[in-house]
Amino acid sequence: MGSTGSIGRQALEVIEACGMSVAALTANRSVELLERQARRFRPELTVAADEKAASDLRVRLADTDIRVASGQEGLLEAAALESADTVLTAVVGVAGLEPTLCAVRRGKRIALANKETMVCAGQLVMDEADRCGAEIVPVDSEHSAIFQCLQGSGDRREVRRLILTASGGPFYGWSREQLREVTLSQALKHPNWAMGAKITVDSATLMNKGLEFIEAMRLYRMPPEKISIVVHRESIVHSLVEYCDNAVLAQLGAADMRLPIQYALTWPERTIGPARPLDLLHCPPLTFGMPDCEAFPCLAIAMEAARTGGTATAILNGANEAAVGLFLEERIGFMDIPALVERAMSVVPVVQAPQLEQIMAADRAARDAVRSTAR
Ligand SMILES: NC(=O)C1=CN([C@@H]2O[C@H](COP(=O)(O)OP(=O)(O)OC[C@H]3O[C@@H](n4cnc5c(N)ncnc54)[C@H](OP(=O)(O)O)[C@@H]3O)[C@@H](O)[C@H]2O)C=CC1
Ligand SMILES: CC(=O)[C@@H](O)[C@H](O)COP(=O)(O)O
Ligand SMILES: [Mn+2]
Repeated sequence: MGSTGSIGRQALEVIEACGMSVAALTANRSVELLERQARRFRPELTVAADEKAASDLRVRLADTDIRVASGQEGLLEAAALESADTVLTAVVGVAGLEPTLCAVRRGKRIALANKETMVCAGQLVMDEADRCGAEIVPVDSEHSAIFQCLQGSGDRREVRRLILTASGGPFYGWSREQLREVTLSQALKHPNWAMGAKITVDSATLMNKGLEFIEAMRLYRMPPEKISIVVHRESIVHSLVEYCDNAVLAQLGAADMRLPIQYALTWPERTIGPARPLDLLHCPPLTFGMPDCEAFPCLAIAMEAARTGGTATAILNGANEAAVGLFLEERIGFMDIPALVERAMSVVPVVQAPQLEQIMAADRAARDAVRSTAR
């Protein structure tokens, strides 16, 4: 799901290289690429969430036997498809939540890239996964690294701490004053990774690390005090696990998402695939430092939402999606993102132990709060 995006396109490279087959492909509006992917991978179903795009796709694929569906209904149909054993969720944003939950309820393996799902509804998704026997295998590079470092450890009490690495983004070392002048094109230049626009901006504000902090809490059922963040500019050590005997295990690799994507699809096995190898003799020195929460307030705001729990993390995420959307349209400045998120957090009430409807309501209220403040 999200086959036309950065993760989706790389997933199809992995799928082709590993000789796997595709049951369904979904996108929002990118019908030209979706048509090309459908002709190459021959899924039984393609979905364009956007209705007009789906009408166009129906015409484009009229000479094939590939079914075309649309809207939220189509996404849910793809997520539940009988012939699929695994659903790779690479839709961006909270739009991925309901399809992910639907696949979880069908007991599928979820190769989870869509971190916003875990941020908004991680508790609910994990509980449903336990109930329905669904495996959730992370694709996000840090969480995949932790997942790999946890292999062979059956008892979570052995783990003292998860250590998430952060690149620091394009503005590492900048002051708040300098950050006020950041332009969209500067924010879209990640130092190490080529990714979709939304996550690239999140990396620049450090909100990405805040979302990943919450994602790690939910995926590994860890309290916030057992998760640390270190800045690692080189993005070679993808994250680490510290055990109670002081052993620290890390996963290293090139900055290439095809490896975590592949591992989520093949786990517990490893196979030869298209990811670039890591050449230790040509690596830069590996450095580690502290994140600057004063200059990058998004990280502290996200960690506060993590500690509050309930719908606080859905409010955080909804406000951030709305604010990043406005920044991408060049309607607000870079430092308006944390300000708008913080304001939404202060005006939208938090509900504890929420159901899906309450999570979605919190998401809508947070977006409204951002739009009405930014107007
Ligand atoms: N890119 C990366 O390296 C990494 C990404 N992630 C996470 O993976 C997810 C995907 O990121 P990325 O691939 O960068 O994002 P992109 O923006 O590149 O791709 C997003 C995909 O989702 C589809 N989409 C967008 N909106 C909707 C919607 N409302 N309904 C259905 N489909 C929709 C897009 O379709 P269309 O093309 O038609 O717009 C596209 O296929 C995010 O949650 C991100 O945080 C995590 C780690 C690394
Ligand atoms: C590739 C990946 O997983 C991204 O989430 C990446 O980690 C972004 O890097 P930073 O947020 O550390 O800049
Ligand atoms: Mn990541």
